[in-house]
Amino acid sequence: MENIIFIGMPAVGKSTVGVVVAKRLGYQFMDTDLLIQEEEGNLLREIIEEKGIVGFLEIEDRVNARVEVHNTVISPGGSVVYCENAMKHYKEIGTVVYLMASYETINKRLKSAKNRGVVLRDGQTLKDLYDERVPLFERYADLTVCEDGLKLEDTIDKVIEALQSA
Ligand SMILES: Nc1ncnc2c1ncn2[C@@H]1O[C@H](COP(=O)(O)OP(=O)(O)OP(=O)(O)O)[C@@H](O)[C@H]1O
Ligand SMILES: O=C(O)C1=C[C@@H](O)[C@@H](O)[C@H](O)C1
Ligand SMILES: [Mg+2]
Repeated sequence: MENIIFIGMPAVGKSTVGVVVAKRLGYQFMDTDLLIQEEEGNLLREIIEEKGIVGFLEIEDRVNARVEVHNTVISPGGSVVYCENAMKHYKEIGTVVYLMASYETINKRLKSAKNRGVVLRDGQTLKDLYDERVPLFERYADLTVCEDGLKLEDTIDKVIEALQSA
């Protein structure tokens, strides 16, 4: 396995699960949200406030499409599936894992979507966002792991099993 790239809704656990999966496999870990913040010198929600959604997605696409790593678990932000160049690149450099959870699970976890810096257009509800993104996650996924009803540790085990039997 060259690299493992997690996609999925915000708060599904791409970063939390990703770092532990990396540790268990002896891989490096990269959270590209942190790369974006470092390059821009601002928090994600500040970038979205200042540059708007289109501006943020341009930055997200550029930063993710430039990632050159080996044996690394990569956890991008949930909105990376809107970034065509980035997703084309990720399909070339690794296995894309869709970490899936029901709308109800995501809704419970995302207490304040705006503070977290979610790419939510004016008037768009979290349910609208969920329904818009699911087909994109399904289009790009090499593997799908459903975490509904699982504890964090069980989700991590399930991801590793899915990767090993792929
Ligand atoms: N079964 C589970 N699997 C994954 N995360 C869980 C689970 N149960 C609870 N959590 C919690 O859900 C949160 C997931 O947040 P995390 O920042 O990892 O999401 P993310 O997918 O990286 O989001 P973003 O797209 O905003 O980067 C954490 O607080 C984690 O502890
Ligand atoms: O799912 C989203 O819309 C986002 C999630 C964050 O991780 C960031 O990537 C960004 O703030 C957008
Ligand atoms: Mg994350």
